[in-house]
Amino acid sequence: MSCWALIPIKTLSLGKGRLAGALSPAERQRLIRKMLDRVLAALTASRLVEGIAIVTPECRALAGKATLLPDRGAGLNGSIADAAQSLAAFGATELLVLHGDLPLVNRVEIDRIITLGRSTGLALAPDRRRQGTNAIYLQPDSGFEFRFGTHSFASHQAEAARCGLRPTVVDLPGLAFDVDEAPDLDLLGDLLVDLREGAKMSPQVSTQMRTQDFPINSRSVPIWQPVQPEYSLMHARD
Ligand SMILES: Nc1nc2c(ncn2[C@@H]2O[C@H](COP(=O)(O)OP(=O)(O)OP(=O)(O)O)[C@@H](O)[C@H]2O)c(=O)[nH]1
Ligand SMILES: O=C(O)[C@H](O)COP(=O)(O)O
Repeated sequence: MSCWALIPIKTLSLGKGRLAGALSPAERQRLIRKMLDRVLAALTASRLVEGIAIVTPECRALAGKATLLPDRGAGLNGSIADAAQSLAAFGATELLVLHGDLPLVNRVEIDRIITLGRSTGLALAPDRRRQGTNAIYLQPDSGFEFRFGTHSFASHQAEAARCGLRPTVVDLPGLAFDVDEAPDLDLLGDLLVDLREGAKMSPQVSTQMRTQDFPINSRSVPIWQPVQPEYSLMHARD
């Protein structure tokens, strides 16, 4: 078994456009980089991830962060599919495709989705509204095609059925918490202080982040309801 993680990142200046009303262009780019660094740290700490790749048109700006695969302009799904093919040719027998905007994800969750994915051949981690898909574990020879975009969680479930796969649905707080819109920033609480330019994290948050091991016991994590408006950082740390 050789599991590679794959993260798609689009042109940085175009990223997080939905946050344009809340953050300046410089803040948005800093946010993207900071969140990506957190995802990379979790993947690096994983015991099951063998390699980490980023498919992106920003090979120069992201140099040194991971194995960089050039985005040839095929769009989100096309770029991921191209990169998945390259990684399979390179020897990857398993892939964990995940987004770079999951600032609370940690090693325990990464290892958990891989382990669960291995049991059925496919695992889907929806966002906390169960509309989008934040991470997919798959085996590249399964024929599964990526359907990221609007309501992709439903689309990926349909795609799984087409391939004769019964996916494990993984509801874990860090995997479910992506940052797309201004209210998501409010939920970041103290962490946002670090993500915004020129500020420091509070020592409490900083310590927790450094450990990369939030006290989340995968056996006791809550099974989330379709919508969790009361979601909070504190909830994620329970
Ligand atoms: N390599 C690559 N990554 C992409 C592409 N489109 C989107 N992404 C990445 O996929 C993830 C989800 O994409 P989006 O929701 O379109 O972008 P976003 O930056 O998260 O947010 P918005 O700009 O507000 O839509 C982000 O991490 C993007 O950087 C693409 O064409 N190529
Ligand atoms: O399929 C999805 O969930 C989206 O393409 C992911 O992007 P978003 O969570 O940044 O909207």
